Amino acid sequence: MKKKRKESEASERSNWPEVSRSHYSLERGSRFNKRCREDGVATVPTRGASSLLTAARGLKRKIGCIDDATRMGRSVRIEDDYVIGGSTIGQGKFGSVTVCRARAGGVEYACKTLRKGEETVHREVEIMQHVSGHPGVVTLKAVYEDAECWHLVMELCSGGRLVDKMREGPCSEHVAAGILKEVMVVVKYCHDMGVVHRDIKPENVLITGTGKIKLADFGLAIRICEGQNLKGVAGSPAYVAPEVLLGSYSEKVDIWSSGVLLHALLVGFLPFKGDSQEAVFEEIKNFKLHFQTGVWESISKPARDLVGRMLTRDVSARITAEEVLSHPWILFYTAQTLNTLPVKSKLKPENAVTFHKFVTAPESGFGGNRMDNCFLNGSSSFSSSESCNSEYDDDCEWIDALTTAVSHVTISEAKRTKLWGPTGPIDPQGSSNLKTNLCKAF
Ligand SMILES: Nc1ncnc2c1ncn2[C@@H]1O[C@H](COP(=O)(O)OP(=O)(O)OP(=O)(O)O)[C@@H](O)[C@H]1O
Repeated sequence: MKKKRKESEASERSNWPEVSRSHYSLERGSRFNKRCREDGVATVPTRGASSLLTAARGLKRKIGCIDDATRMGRSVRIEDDYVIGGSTIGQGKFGSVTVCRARAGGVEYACKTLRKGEETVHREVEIMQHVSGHPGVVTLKAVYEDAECWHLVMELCSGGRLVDKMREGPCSEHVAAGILKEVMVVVKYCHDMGVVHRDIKPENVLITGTGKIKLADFGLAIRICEGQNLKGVAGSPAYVAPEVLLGSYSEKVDIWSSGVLLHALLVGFLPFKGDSQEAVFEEIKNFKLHFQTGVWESISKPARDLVGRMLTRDVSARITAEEVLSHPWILFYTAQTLNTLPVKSKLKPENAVTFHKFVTAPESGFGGNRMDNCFLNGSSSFSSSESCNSEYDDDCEWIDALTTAVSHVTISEAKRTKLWGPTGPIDPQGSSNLKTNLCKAF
């Protein structure tokens, strides 16, 4: 399916400047930048710019408009700047990723070498330049070209891939919330920048040497304007959103894929499976997920609620990245978020007090992975979703309760059924069928 990206951007590339094929000097760069500005080509919006880029600001930008430091061209060889040929750390469909070392300074980087002929590299580079700089995105350092290949020099994520950690089994809700939050912060940033990643999956979530999470592989990423419908099937089978299979979609596909990721983080297996790609697609389109029984009984209702809201087939009802970040389950487990996100509630004060007592007194029942023993009675005004309306009506009150509570309390560490840090499982109990169920990219 990745081959689709080749076709889908052929028309876009015809507008691209010839400059991308030859060495791009700084002088030409500034001339080119000027021309880009005169052409009305969009510049990078300031961090936090709200919502998707509008068409008026220009959708497509040309390589070289964004980052003069990123070289495209053949007059400077990668060997001049880097010692290449280090160990192979990844193998993708379009080439390999190896470790290289900067001749100046000796810092190690990841070098993704893409064979020519798969010209999607232009868009990958352009979008990486566009979103580089965010701490949750793998930074693109430089790009080189030789007769056979493109070489993308990126920051090295030496901690491996999230998918490899996930093979150890489901993680605690605390860890899952932390991971999802990190991913969603980047997804929100990409969406704010008018970029849809289209391939969110644990294989593309990398971990740095210090345990930070970085989103990688923008090979399928695409620009989007507000209100625009994207066409062209792209993604990885198990993670692809149903509307992609139906042929018209938006940035919300990243929320669905992240929901699949959250599902796997919490229970250790993917929600949609099958013996063939067609079978998986059939499940994605029609299979009704239930979160009440089996493995889900040990998962808190707030966590189930969030998965349900992310894996909602009705795109307009599916929550946004911003709403995921504001979800009480995320707020509860990621203390830092409390300082940055507004918390609204219509909860009665007495309920908040009750909850407060409960959270700060874990011995009264807040044990294991569960947060649902502390649900309160009372009215709720939380927005509707498939999951909340149909499955958790009785318990929607907890969301308001939790929302208010997290704004008041210092969160005590929940007891975990399993600890799972960035360097691997601390407590290797539990099993996973992820290994057999994870699908490869199309
Ligand atoms: N910056 C990096 N640091 C460390 N490892 C990396 C880095 N970038 C990529 N890798 C490794 O290389 C693998 C392939 O990279 P990437 O996903 O970008 O290539 P791809 O050809 O698009 O792959 P795929 O076919 O899986 O989509 C990753 O799964 C990861 O293991």
